[in-house]
Amino acid sequence: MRDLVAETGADTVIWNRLYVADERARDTEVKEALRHDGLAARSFHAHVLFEPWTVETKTGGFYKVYTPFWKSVRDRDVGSALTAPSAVKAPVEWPASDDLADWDLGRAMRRGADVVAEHVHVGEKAAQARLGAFIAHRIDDYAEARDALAVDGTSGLSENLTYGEISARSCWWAGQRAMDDGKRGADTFLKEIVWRDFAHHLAYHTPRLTTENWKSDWDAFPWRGDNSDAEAWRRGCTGLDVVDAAMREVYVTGRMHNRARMLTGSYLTKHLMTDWKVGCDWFADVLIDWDPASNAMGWQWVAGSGPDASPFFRIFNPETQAEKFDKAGRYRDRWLSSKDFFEAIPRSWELDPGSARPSAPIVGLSEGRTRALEAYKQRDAG
Ligand SMILES: Cc1cc2nc3c(=O)[nH]c(=O)nc-3n(C[C@H](O)[C@H](O)[C@H](O)COP(=O)(O)OP(=O)(O)OC[C@H]3O[C@@H](n4cnc5c(N)ncnc54)[C@H](O)[C@@H]3O)c2cc1C
Repeated sequence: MRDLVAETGADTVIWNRLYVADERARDTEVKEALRHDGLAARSFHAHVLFEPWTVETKTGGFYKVYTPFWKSVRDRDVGSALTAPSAVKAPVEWPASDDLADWDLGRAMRRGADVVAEHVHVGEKAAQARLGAFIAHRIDDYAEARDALAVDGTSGLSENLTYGEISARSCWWAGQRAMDDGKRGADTFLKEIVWRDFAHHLAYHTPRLTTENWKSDWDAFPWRGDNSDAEAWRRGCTGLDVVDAAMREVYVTGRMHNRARMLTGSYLTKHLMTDWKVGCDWFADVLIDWDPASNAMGWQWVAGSGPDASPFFRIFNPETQAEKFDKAGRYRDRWLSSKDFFEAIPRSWELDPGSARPSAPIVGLSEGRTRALEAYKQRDAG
C-alpha cells in the first residue's frame, strides 16, 4: 500500500470498517502506519446496518440469539445510504499495472476461471441491477421461493455485499419501500439482511466464532479432522445425490443455495462426524460470497456448536430435504449432469464425466445418524 500511495501521490486513504478480529487488527495496523507516514487515514461505517457496539441488550451485554437482536433493531433508524462523491481526484499519472492474464491464475484448472466467470456479477452497477430485478420480480414470492433448490428465488446479493459493491443500507431501504408497496416477502428479506449483521455482531463480541467452538462443551466432541470422507464430500463424490449436486454447484458458480449449504454442512458434521472447521475452510476457498462472519456462524449453526444453533439431535436427512425442496429433482439433475464441473475442477482430481460416483452413500444415512447421536450422548455423559 505504501508503494501505491507513493506512486499515485494519494494524501488520504479511506475504507469501510470491518469487525472480524484479524480484519480489525490488520486495519488498525494499516491506519497507524499510514498516519505515521503523515497521511490521512479514515474508516467509515458502511459494511453493516448497525455497528456491533451500538446494539446492546437491556443489561448492557451483546445478543447471542437472533430473534431478540432482530426485535431490538427492526424499528431503528438505519440512516440513508451516502451518495457517491461528485468527483474523486485521479493521480496525474496512473501507476503501471501488471496484466492480470499474465498471472495465469487458472493454471491448475482446466477452464475453471472461465466457467465461474459466467456466474458472477461483480461491480456496483451489476449489484444495483440485481437488487432492482429482485425487488421488481422476486421479492413477492421470496418467503416461499427462497427454500426451493431449483428456483432462482433469492436476491443473489451476497457476493456484492461481501465486496462492498452495494451497501446493506441500500438493500434495507429497498426492502422497506417494497414493504410499503405491500410486497409479501419484504419482511423476510429485511430479516435476512439482519442475519448478516447478527453474524458480524457475534464475530465482534466473541472473536472465537471464526476459529473455535462457540460453545466450549463441544471441545469434548470426537470430531474427526480432515479425512478421506471429507475429500469425497469436497469433490462431490459422497454418493448422495443432493449433497454431490450442491458440492458441484459451488465449484461451478462460486455460490451454493442456502438450503444446500445447510444440508451439505449437516452431512459433513453429523453423518461424517467431521469438524465444522474443515467445511468452513473449504467454503472459504470456493465461495465467491465468502464472508468470515456469516460463514463461521452458518457452520457453527449447522454443527450445533454455535450460539442460537440448531440442536445437534436435529439431524437433517438429505434425502427427505431433497424430496421437500427439490421435488421434481431439477436441482440434482442440473448439477449432477453438469459438464462444467469437470471443466472447473483441478486437474489433480483426475475426474471426468466418465468417472463413476459411489452407487451408495459413503456413510449411510441411518448408520451416520446413529453414530453421531451416540457420540453426542457420550459427550454429555463424559
Ligand atoms: C454453512 C453456511 C455457510 C455460509 N457462508 C456464507 C458466506 O460465506 N457468505 C455469506 O454471505 N453468506 C453465507 N451463508 C448464508 C447464506 O447461505 C447466504 O448469505 C445466501 O445463500 C446468499 O444468497 P442470496 O444473496 O441470494 O441471499 P438472500 O436470500 O437474497 O438474502 C439476502 C442477503 O441476506 C444475507 N443473508 C441471508 N441469509 C443469511 C444467513 N443465513 N446468514 C447471514 N446472512 C444471510 C446475505 O447477505 C444475503 O445476500 C452461509 C450459510 C451457511 C448455512
